Amino acid sequence: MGKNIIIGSTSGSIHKSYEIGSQIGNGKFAQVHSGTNKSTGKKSAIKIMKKSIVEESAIIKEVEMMTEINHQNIIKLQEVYETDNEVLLVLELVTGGELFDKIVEREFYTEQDASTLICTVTKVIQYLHSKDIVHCDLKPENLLYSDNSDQAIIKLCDFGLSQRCGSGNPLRSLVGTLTYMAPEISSCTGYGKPVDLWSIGVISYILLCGFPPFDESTGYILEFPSPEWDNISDSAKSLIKGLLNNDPSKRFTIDQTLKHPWIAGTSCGKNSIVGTLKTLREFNTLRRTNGGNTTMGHNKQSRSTVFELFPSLTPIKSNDDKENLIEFENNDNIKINLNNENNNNVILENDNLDKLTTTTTTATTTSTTTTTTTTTIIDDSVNKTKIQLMNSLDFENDSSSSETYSSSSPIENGGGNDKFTSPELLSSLSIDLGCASDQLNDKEKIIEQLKNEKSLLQKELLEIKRQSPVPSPSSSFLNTHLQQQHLNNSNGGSTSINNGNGTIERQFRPIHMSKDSDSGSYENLLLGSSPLIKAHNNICHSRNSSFGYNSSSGGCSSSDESTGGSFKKDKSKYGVDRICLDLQSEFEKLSLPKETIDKLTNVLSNYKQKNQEKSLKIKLDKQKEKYKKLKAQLKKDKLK
Ligand SMILES: Nc1ncnc2c1ncn2[C@@H]1O[C@H](COP(=O)(O)OP(=O)(O)OP(=O)(O)O)[C@@H](O)[C@H]1O
Repeated sequence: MGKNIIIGSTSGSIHKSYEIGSQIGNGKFAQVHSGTNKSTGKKSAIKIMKKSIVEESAIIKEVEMMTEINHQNIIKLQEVYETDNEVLLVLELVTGGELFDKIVEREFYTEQDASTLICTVTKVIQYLHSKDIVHCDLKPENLLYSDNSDQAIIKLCDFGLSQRCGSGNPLRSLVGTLTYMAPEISSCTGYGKPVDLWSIGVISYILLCGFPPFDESTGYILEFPSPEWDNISDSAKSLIKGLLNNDPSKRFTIDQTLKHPWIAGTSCGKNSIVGTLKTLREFNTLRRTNGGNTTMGHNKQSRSTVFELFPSLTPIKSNDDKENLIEFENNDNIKINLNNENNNNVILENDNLDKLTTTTTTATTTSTTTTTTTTTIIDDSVNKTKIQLMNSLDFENDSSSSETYSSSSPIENGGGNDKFTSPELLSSLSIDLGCASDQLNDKEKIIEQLKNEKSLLQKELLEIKRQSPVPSPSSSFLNTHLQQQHLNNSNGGSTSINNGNGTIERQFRPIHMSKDSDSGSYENLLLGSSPLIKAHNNICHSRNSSFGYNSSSGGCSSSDESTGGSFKKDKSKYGVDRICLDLQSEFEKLSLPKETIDKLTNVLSNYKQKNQEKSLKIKLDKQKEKYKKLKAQLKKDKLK
């Protein structure tokens, strides 16, 4: 057996000491079985983690933190076993089941019950924060009841994604579970203890109405829809508003939360809220049937897509084929890789940032689409970023927009894949970044072709400009739209994060993505929310009914028709602009040097210009066609 990764762990098979029983839990990173100590007969839970799946550093971190923790409301770590392939944590066994499972069994339920629970959870988090540990994955699945008695207490488990926040540096790993994940995690601008308070806010919200606060129709806009919230006290709402504040520096702190009258139990509504139980049951069933929520964390897979991070970018399929990558590198150490097989992947790599890789796989069943995303920060201290973007060249080619094509251009309207082939972007990238690579033979040919095509187009362009002047593409177009996005975005502007140990500047660039049920592609709604709630999340509420879940589309349906309608118009009008706008805003989030941003902006505007030129060519072709017809008509008339 090789060297143990966990200091003090027992080497070799656990079977000598423990009888392993049935599986009692299953997470994204581990399986949990019951176990009985052969010599003492004591029962435990055995959490089995495969070294091939979970990052070693993450396992070490989890064990270290659990060893340090001693709290009655937190599952205790008893022993660690290790083999070449696995690490097995022997944990205190709890048998009362998960929080929501237990609650939905109740016949009577009041705000007071929810308040007592939230108070306990907040105190546990207070304890962890006092040790500079951020749990980062606070959710009902990780809140287990000790046993089935009336005196059962709640216990927090799963420190697999927990992180230390004592260094003064903001945390950056994209970890957590989407429904409960604070916006600052998904915006990748750095976060800290406030993320746990956000999760407490989400859990409180669900406990009071039975469904989660945010979905793709709401973005991160908090609402208390009728009728579910009609009987809930103002005090509860004020707590939730404080916890679900998008701005972490303004979000309630642990102390503020514990002092809040609703938590203190002095202002809770006393009425029964059994109606909530019914909704909660539905939510709970959906949660289970959909395989829970997407958890992101320390998975070992190295290549992936981050469409959550880059909402305009559509995942077609997970692609582990590195051979098809064409790689570019410029002086700023930015690498842009375009996958030329599917034309759907762009990898951005920059030496100035943390290394980040993610994995997305999309599995489509007849009724639902489930997206699993795993993100790994290989090492926070390694100053490298590797971000694989799904490029946005794959916008849907639905009938609504193709109608508009006829009046302008398929390219401008975000037409099908073949219109947005990577070579076009490739050429503009290579031209602008002065890229070089061993694998460029094919690419050079394409560029050569494109250059020829470009000069032809330029000639045609001049001709058509003479015939009917068309406004030339404005270099400030992107900025104009960016500004417009900021104006439209109620959360826009910059603010600061207080991570408990220092303050860092952040920019809110919330972008909202939804799953288009017709085309099966993701749309960036620019509605003012984070990218991250979307795509994966088949559980949501609408404003009219308790659930807006649409099982046939595998997504959430918004009751607000006007939103979708107006977006459709925007989409057809600003296809390419929107793509560029989104990419631009994602680039900016990466905190790259200004010159690099400028270069990327340049790349984008070239890309846009190219599309506009193509669109002009199409117009020209149409005019020629018209002219031909007129000429033919004229000839006919003359003959008559
Ligand atoms: N000590 C325990 N006693 C009983 N059941 C447990 C215990 N620990 C975990 N479980 C069950 O196993 C499930 C998975 O465990 P855990 O959350 O630790 O795994 P994970 O892979 O890290 O999960 P996730 O996907 O949420 O990150 C829990 O949701 C719970 O139902």
